[in-house]
Amino acid sequence: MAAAAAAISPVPKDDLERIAKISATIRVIPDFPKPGIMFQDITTLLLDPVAFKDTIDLFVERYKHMNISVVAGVEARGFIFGPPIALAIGAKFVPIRKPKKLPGEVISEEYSLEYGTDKMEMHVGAVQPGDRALVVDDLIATGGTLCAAMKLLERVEAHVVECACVIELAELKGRDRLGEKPLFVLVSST
Ligand SMILES: O=P(O)(O)OC[C@H]1O[C@H](OP(=O)(O)OP(=O)(O)O)[C@H](O)[C@@H]1O
Ligand SMILES: Nc1ncnc2[nH]cnc12
Repeated sequence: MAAAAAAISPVPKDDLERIAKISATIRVIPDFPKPGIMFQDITTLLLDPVAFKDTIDLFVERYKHMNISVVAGVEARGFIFGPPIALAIGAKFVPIRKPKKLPGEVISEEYSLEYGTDKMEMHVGAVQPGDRALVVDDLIATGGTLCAAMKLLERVEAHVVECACVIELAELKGRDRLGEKPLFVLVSST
């Protein structure tokens, strides 16, 4: 059950049409990876080149004039959406990865998930003090992942401008966990 995300200002009709088509391409798999989880599968979105391009375009249209200097993508699915956005807006891309994947010196943050706990790492030196950051992932559930990514960026004195996800699981209230930090999503799902 997915719906176009509500916004404070009216969403242009063309955007709503694109968002509806994007939403329709996302497959929901019950009980994956554990009983009770309704898994939002974006791999079916990727099979539709128009929906995939519209997804990237909607983010690019929002961020191209926000003076973003770094797009930070969260492993693994933030690596799908982050790099094309970074290229289109002229920002560097920085991967935020699961432990022991990055070869250089790292800083790390632990976080809790809808189904488990994990840790994320970022290369020291990839982000500079004063960088204006956009954090990109496919989905926000409890918000733990985005909070940990923001903490990593703020520890190196970057300014996190916004977090951007394709999907929000609104019932889990991850948005509240982000506090004052803005979150932009295309599709809100219950
Ligand atoms: O808002 P949260 O409760 O923190 O959950 C959201 C995170 O969960 C999923 O990743 P997952 O940890 O399953 O890793 P994967 O992308 O490597 O499969 C998703 O892609 C987000 O990164
Ligand atoms: N329900 C869900 N679907 C896809 N990815 C997720 N990450 C956390 N919860 C998820």
